[in-house]
Amino acid sequence: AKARHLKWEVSHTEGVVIHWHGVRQIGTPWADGTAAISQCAINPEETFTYRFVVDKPGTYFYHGHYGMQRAAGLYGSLIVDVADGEEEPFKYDGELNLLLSDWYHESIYNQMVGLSSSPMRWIGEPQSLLINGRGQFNCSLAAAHTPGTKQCTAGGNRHCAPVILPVEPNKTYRLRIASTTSLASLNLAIGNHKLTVVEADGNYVEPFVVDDMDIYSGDSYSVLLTTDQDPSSNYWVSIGVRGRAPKTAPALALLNYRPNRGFKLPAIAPPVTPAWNDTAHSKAFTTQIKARAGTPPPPATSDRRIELLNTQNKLDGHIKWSINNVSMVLPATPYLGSLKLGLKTALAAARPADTFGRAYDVTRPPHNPNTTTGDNVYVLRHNTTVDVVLQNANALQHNVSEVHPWHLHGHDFWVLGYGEGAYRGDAADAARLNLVNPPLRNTAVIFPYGWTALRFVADNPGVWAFHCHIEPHLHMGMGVIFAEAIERVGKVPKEAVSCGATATALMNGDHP
Ligand SMILES: O=C1O[C@H]([C@@H](O)CO)C(O)=C1O
Repeated sequence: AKARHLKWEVSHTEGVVIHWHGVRQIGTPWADGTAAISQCAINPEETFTYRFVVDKPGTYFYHGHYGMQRAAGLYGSLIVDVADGEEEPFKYDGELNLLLSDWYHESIYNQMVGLSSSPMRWIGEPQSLLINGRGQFNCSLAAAHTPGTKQCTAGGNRHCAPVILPVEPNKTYRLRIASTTSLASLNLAIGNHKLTVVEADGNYVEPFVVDDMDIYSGDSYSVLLTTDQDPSSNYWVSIGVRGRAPKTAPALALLNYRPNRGFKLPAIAPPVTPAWNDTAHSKAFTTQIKARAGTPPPPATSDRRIELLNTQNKLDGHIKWSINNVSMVLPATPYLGSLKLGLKTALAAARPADTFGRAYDVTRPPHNPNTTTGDNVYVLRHNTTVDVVLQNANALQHNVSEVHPWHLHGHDFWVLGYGEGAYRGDAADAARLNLVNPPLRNTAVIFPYGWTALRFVADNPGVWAFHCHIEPHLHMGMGVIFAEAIERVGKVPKEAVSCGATATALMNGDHP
């Protein structure tokens, strides 16, 4: 009862916005749902209507993009079906939907205070992983296979009850899988079953078969699964933590071969997630993803290359994440309105750098850990082709380099390639790029101490966030903004600009 009362209080003092993750918002940048970037927060008793075209079928999700509201549970699946008369390039008999997340017992308000404190108090690892909002805590559904754990009562206890995925034997199912975790990188496997990957982030990929797959926060996939195993048994679906030393037990769901009972516990043990630091396993999966034949290839050359060095740094004793040594802070007045109106207060005098010094040693903690803050706004010209190289590096602690999944708003990008160590931009690096069939995606990971190269065409006027999808890392400044062809943005709905300096402008008759 207390918790419910708290939520009620909060709802009267806090704004909200919803981001439609993976929907490009072509021509509707004000509907992208990013507070301080694309629109004013929707305050209590205000209404904002998100009206946009779902331009492409696929597996997406939606979530809050105000403070850390996503991590508080503000998310859901968003599935766009093919248009009438069109067909998917693969066949299946049924569809199952899995939205993966992680769960903390500490409220996001406490988490945010801790992250912004000096010394910084890190959020730690999640208490549970969730599949469609359900997970286990302090007990295991497969205790028989997990020494030292007590058995959750599968059917009786609501909090422990696994998701049941009903299937008929000898059919093919499309599993739609997306991850909206606050922190955890995940690996998913289904006992005895192979998975054929066919879609990533709303784009078809060349089908390939795996036993397990990595899923980073912000990723979405479709996989095909054929129910060709012993039909007298059910099977475990398991997700476990990758990339960070796990302190969170795997979450389990049940693949229920009908007509077995839904809660009939599988005879075989749940699949075991690869070792958290088996990066080679992750790279083997990720680099197998190629665009399906017929996907438009990238332009052969680019007009601009933006190199973004990812580092953990310090600011007056606070720990931050910085891009080219500048930690992003968001403005009081959202950019879309302030830039469209050309408000002098919208941007600082200096634009962020397109490169970091080649002398930077990515294998060691920053030589000078002191960082500054800034707007990190890159101004892009209409229809130019932009390359982004995301460079990973050592964090503050020796021998630590973390995984970061970067998500771009307003676009898909081609993932041209991955490399180890420092990007040099030389012939050897160029040789690592795939210009033939790179996958189109909206989220791409940087591996520890490595780099990832992306290409996109700036063909969607608007102001778009590009950031690490780990919620606390974004909060700590790990992002940049692309302000793209602002002069071509159409008339912004009043509700999106009725705050801050653009509200003052509106009252004076100046509508962005
Ligand atoms: O941003 C982070 O901070 C902690 C740690 O580096 C400092 O406590 C951690 O694991 C992060 O990912």
